[in-house]
Amino acid sequence: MAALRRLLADAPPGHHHKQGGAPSDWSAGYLNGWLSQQTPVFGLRLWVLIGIAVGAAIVLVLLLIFVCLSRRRRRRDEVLAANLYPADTKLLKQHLQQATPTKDIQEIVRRQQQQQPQTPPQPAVQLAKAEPPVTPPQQHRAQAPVIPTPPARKTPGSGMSATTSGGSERDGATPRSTGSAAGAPEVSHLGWGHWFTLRELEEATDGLAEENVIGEGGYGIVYRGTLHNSTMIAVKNLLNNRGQAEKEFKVEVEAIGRVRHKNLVRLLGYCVEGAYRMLIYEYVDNGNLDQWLHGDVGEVSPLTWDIRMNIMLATAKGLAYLHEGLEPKVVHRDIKASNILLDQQWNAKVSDFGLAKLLCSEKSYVTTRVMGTFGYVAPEYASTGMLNERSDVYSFGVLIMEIITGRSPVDYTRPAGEVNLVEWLKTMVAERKAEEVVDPKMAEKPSPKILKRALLVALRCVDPDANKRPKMGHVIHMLEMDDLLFRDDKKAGRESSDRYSSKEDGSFSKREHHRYIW
Ligand SMILES: Nc1ncnc2c1ncn2[C@@H]1O[C@H](COP(=O)(O)OP(=O)(O)OP(=O)(O)O)[C@@H](O)[C@H]1O
Repeated sequence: MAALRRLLADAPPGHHHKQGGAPSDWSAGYLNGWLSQQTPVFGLRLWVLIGIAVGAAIVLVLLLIFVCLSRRRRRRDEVLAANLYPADTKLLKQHLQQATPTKDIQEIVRRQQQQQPQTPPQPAVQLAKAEPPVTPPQQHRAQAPVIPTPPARKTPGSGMSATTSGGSERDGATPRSTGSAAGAPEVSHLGWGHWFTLRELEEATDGLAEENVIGEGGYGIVYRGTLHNSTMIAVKNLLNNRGQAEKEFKVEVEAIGRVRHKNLVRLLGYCVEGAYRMLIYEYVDNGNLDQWLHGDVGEVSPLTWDIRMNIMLATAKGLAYLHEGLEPKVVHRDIKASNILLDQQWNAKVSDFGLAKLLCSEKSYVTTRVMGTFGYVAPEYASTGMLNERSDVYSFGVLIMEIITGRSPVDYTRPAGEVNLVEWLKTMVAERKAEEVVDPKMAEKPSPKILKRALLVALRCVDPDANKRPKMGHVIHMLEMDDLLFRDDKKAGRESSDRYSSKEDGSFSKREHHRYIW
């Protein structure tokens, strides 16, 4: 700047008042000469210096704008989190304040944004009992995965197979072999299930074709497929496997694969090839509970009380098995309606168990899965991240409420006092309006007594004090009693006449109010 000032001072005084001739030519020539003169700054010409100064000023202004914008965005995210779920705020804040916010955290916020009224969940499918409601939910579709050319052959000892086409499910009893005679396919086996090759799965799903997409969740895209032996399968192509080591992946998958229960979706096998990590499940052919509760089913839901009770019981049994029938026990972490799959006979099976552990083995890895799903997460888990099977019981309580009412756990399209299902239901029960909470799409309502008992189970499950929540075994017992009552009622033919009689009005005793509502 000092050099500039000196140059300006050096300008000849007469140039402002040049008379006669062509003054503009003269000034242009003069300006040219003046700008072209050398400065003491590295011998640069004056116009170069001015250019650099202007450029630097522009960069500075842009930088300031960028800083302002990112501050505003961070602030907005925090406000959003606070509005959506106060209990999650602390956790979210920590994440948002990390120096390099990860994609997962952006995903959490994106998901929570999706819960807002501006983007109400679309009915996933047109439902008809005969036809599986399997159209992929459009709002969840992300980029289709790029299918890399399968590696021609695996390196010996890498544990990967490179079979020729047409391989079918293999017997899982034999130990894995990694070597093979020339020309023969390498075959790998595990004790519990099957190792599928990428080629097998591509054939089963027509090359992971778009029309075979059943749906998409936080873990990846799910495809319907048919094996050579006509077995229907569901193939979950895991996204973000985070470069999880092959061995670690297998150990975890094996653990999940050994779990067998009629109310848990069976894991048939997996595929590990190159960057691919896929899980192959039994195909459950009638969509998921979320679709049947919140999809477009018309005026009357096909889900009768009987069916709903069975779904509650089946889910409870699947969960009880994970919690109480296995050593070490498995905490599902993401019990919700879309993880309850249904078959044509309305048998319910819990899916996605164990996946949280499988995909979140790095401690620092925070996903929607660790967070659970908005609306279903137990308060203590949301606020401290501490997790045990009681958090599943809480989510199960929310699920029962959803099944009884047909309402989503969080629904921003509803009036203020009804947005949060748990809070609304507590209020309704406290105001002795329990019978008004039943899903209006249920043609035949349960009797007040039966309804009251089911609600009691739900309320006990969502007890803010985790230690007071019942164990799943106990929940089964309570639900079975309820189911028995319902069947007795039906037999006696009383259910239609005295459904909402004054004596059995679904109200709670004072003690129950105190215990479960407040
Ligand atoms: N074994 C299966 N048989 C039939 N359909 C399945 C099977 N597994 C998953 N699906 C369907 O695929 C869809 C996506 O499932 P996925 O479990 O990946 O996601 P989600 O449960 O919808 O969401 P999230 O990622 O939060 O768990 C669901 O709509 C589910 O109905």
